[in-house]
Amino acid sequence: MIMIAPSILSADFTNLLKDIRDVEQANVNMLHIDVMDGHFVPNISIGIPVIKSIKKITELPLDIHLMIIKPERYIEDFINAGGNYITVHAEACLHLHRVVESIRKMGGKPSVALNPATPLSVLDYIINEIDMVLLMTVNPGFGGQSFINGMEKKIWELKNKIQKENPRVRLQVDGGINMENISDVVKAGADIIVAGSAIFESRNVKETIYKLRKKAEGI
Ligand SMILES: O=C(CO)[C@H](O)[C@H](O)COP(=O)(O)O
Ligand SMILES: [Fe+2]
Repeated sequence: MIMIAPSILSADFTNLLKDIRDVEQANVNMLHIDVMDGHFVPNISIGIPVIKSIKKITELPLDIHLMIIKPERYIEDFINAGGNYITVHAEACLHLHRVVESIRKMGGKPSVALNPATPLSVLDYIINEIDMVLLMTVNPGFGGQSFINGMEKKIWELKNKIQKENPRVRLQVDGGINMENISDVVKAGADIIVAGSAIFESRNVKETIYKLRKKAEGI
């Protein structure tokens, strides 16, 4: 089954409750929350207080994408705030294995993100310890960017690696996914689709999610 994870980065922050109710009614599988520190990426987004508030109003699993340097400083806080999947960037961790281990110990589902130019080999000695890989298909930092050409090949290569080395790992893709390319990324092997602008900037959020799911499932 293909999972859909709306990225609230493109939601209306003055009307977040409404946007969350809309995506819940469209049966999405998790909420993707982008945390940016202005150092790892050239943008600042939202943090722990907002996640705590979201946790109080939804049962959806919270998928926390940490685009922050040295995420080990805040793992406990993000788990206590209600994070379920905790994704750290391989490029942002000096001791990736230790960070993943601490996410697991604290009760989170550890996940590792890779920037578009980062080779899949960084996963070689960590793939057995994680629940998900987040493959960036844009350079992280902003919503609404275009999917980078050639990333389908990387998705396909990652899918093969996962099947060989740890088939329990989920493959999440994030960045520039829309109605036009969702079936290609699913064909290449993606299991979890993050979409921000394609969902929240559309005229009808619920209808867009239904259509994305139909395309993803080839119906
Ligand atoms: O991590 C991200 C940006 O760094 C976002 O999750 C991603 O860009 C989603 O937005 P869109 O679907 O509009 O590209
Ligand atoms: Fe993200």
